Amino acid sequence: MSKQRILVLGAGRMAEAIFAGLLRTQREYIEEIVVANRSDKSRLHELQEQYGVTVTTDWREHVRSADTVLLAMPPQNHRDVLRELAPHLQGQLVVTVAAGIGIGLLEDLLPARTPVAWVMPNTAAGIGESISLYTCGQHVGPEQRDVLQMILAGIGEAAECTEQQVHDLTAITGSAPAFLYAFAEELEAAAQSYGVTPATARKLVAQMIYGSAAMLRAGSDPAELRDGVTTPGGATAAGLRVMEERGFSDMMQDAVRATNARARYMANE
Ligand SMILES: NC(=O)C1=CN([C@@H]2O[C@H](COP(=O)(O)OP(=O)(O)OC[C@H]3O[C@@H](n4cnc5c(N)ncnc54)[C@H](OP(=O)(O)O)[C@@H]3O)[C@@H](O)[C@H]2O)C=CC1
Ligand SMILES: O=C(O)[C@@H]1CCC=N1
Repeated sequence: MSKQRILVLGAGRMAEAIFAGLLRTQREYIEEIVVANRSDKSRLHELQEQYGVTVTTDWREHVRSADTVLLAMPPQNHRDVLRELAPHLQGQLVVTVAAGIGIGLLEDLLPARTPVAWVMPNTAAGIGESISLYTCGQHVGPEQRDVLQMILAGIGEAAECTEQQVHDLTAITGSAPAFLYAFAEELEAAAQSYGVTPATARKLVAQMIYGSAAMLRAGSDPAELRDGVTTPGGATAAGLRVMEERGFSDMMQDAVRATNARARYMANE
């Protein structure tokens, strides 16, 4: 694969997580990363200083020299940007990470035969630990697949899905880190309420999650793992009972549905 010039449209949290991951693990495949936004020049300056990326508020002049264009900006802005991008493209791979967007919109608004892909990563991309869902358009050939695999491998693990699955699983892999962090915040608050310092509370909760995730990742079934913690007639059962009485299962399923519905809605705004 030739060294890649990647033009990133969007300079927010997800853009940074992705190019930080790439620069950490795939530098040998990267010729240049150009990062663009519309207005926040101090953010661009910060990114340039920290990562040595090229920055611009006028991305149009960088499209022709780019091999891949990565859209990491809000779904609501995609239609306008895709229309503006279209006349500048000459067969470059176009990838979006935006929630709710889908392959259809990319193929409809970009020139015929443009290779496109939709990736749903999460912020752990920045430390090479994302689980990214992805799906490819009909014109993605072996060369573009190699580039996509390089990008995906640079930010963690990946699973190829249908377009419908990326829509349905956005909540599970893209957004659920926020659900987990909300859970962590509550546990840290509880620990601190018993007089533990914030630093200790963080350490206790982070290691508990890390160890639990490691057991899950080793292939154990979550119901069995839960059972292993729940001594019959013991303490954990009392806590789980409160969670169920307060509707934990329904709440989680509703949160997933609301997330996916909002993603679809934003993409059509
Ligand atoms: N954060 C996450 O965990 C995840 C996010 N995503 C997706 O990533 C995308 C970005 O999310 P996130 O990083 O959180 O958002 P942020 O708000 O952090 O960043 C959005 C960025 O897009 C820029 N931007 C907006 N419009 C344009 C435009 N027309 N041209 C160029 N740049 C533009 C903004 O800068 P300015 O206003 O200066 O132009 C800003 O830098 C979204 O589509 C989201 O669905 C996907 C998976 C996970
Ligand atoms: O909150 C959002 O819209 C994005 C999509 C997935 C994670 N963050």
